[in-house]
Amino acid sequence: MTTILLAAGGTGGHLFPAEALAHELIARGFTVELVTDERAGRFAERFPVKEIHRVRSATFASKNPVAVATSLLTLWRGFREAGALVRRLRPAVVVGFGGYPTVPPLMAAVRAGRPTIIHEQNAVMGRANRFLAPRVDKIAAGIAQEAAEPTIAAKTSVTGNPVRPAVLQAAAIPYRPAGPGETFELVVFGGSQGAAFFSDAIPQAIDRLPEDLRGRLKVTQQARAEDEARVRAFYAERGIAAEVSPFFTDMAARIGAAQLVVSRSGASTVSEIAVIGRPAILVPFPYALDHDQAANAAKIEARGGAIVAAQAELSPERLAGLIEDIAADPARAATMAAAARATGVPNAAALLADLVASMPGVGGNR
Ligand SMILES: CC(=O)N[C@H]1[C@@H](OP(=O)(O)OP(=O)(O)OC[C@H]2O[C@@H](n3ccc(=O)[nH]c3=O)[C@H](O)[C@@H]2O)O[C@H](CO)[C@@H](O)[C@@H]1O
Repeated sequence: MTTILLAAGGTGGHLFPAEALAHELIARGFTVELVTDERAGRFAERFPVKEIHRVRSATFASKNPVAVATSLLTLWRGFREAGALVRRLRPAVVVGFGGYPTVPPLMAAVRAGRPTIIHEQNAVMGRANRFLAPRVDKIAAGIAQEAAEPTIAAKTSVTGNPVRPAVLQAAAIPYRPAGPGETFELVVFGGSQGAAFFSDAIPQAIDRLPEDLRGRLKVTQQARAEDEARVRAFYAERGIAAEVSPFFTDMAARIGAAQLVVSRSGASTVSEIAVIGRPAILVPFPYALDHDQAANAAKIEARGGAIVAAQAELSPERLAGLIEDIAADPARAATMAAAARATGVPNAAALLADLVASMPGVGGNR
C-alpha cells in the first residue's frame, strides 16, 4: 500500500482541507497518515486515519533571544522526530497544509528526498508555507496567489480548497430564498475558533431589525465559550429561536439550510460558502498575522456572491441594514446565492489528489 503523509497545523482552517484530501486519497486506494500538533483534538475527530502522529514544533512569537533559542531547540527536536517518522512510514509523498507544525515534517521529507507538496488555502501565503515554498517540489493553491515570485509561481497550480464530503452533500440542496412571512434562517460563525465580535454585533443588529423580520428569524450562532451564555440569554429574552454553541460539528448542513450567512472570511469558510452557494455578509478578521482575509473574499465579492464589510466600519445599524436588505429581497438573495456558487470549486480534493498521484514514483504503485 502506498502511504501519503499529510501534515497540518492543528486548527480547523488547516485540518479540514487535509481531511477532505484524505477522503479522496483513501477512495483511490492510498493509505493516509496525519502529522499535526496538540491543538488538533476537536478538529481532527473525524479525520479518516488510523493514527495521528504528533511532532514538536515552535513558532517565533517573540524576539527575546532566550525565547528564540528555545524555539530553535524545539524545532530541531521536531525535525529529528519528523525524520524518524518519515523513515518509518516511507511515504510516497508528503503534503503540508500550512501552520508552523508542518515545518519539521516537510523539512524532514525534503532532507530524505521524498516528493513534497504544500497546499496554501489563502490568497496571501502564511509564514510556514512562505518558508517552505522555495524548498518543496510543488505548490497547490486554494485561490490564485497574490504577489508570487516567478520561481514560486512556476511550481504553483491552483486546485481550489478541498471541501469535506458534508459540504458536497449540502451543495446538492438548492438555495431557497424566504418569501414574506416565511422563516429566515441566519447562520453566524467566526471561523474554527469563533469571533468575539459577533457576540456583540449580531444581537445589537437584531435589535434594530424590523419586528416582522425579527419574528421569523431562526438563528445558528457560534459564540466563543466565554460569550456563549450571554448570547443564548439574548435570544431567550427576545423569544427568538436560536442555537448557540462554541462549535457546531454539522456546520455544512447549517450553511445549506441558511437563507443568509454572516461570517469571517477564512479560506475554508469562503470556499464552503461558494461551493454550497449561499448569500453571505463577510467580515474579514482584522488582526490576522499571516493572512489577509479580505483577499480571500475578493473573488466572491467581485461576482456579487457576498458583501464584504470591514469590522471597523460595521456599526449595528449598518449590519442590520445589510441583513434587512437581503431578507426583504428574495430575488436578490437568490442571485447572490447563484453568484457565490459560480466561484466554488467542488472538485478541489480530486484536483489535489491528481497532483499527489502525478508525483514521481507514485503512479500505478498502490
Ligand atoms: C484568525 C486566523 O488566523 N484565521 C485563519 C485560520 O482560520 P480558521 O481556522 O478559522 O479557518 P477557516 O475560516 O478557513 O475555516 C473554518 C472552518 O471551521 C468550520 N466551522 C466553523 C465554526 C463552527 O462552529 N463549526 C465549524 O465546523 C467551518 O465550516 C470551516 O470549515 O485558517 C484559515 C486557513 O488557513 C485562514 O484563512 C484564517 O485567516
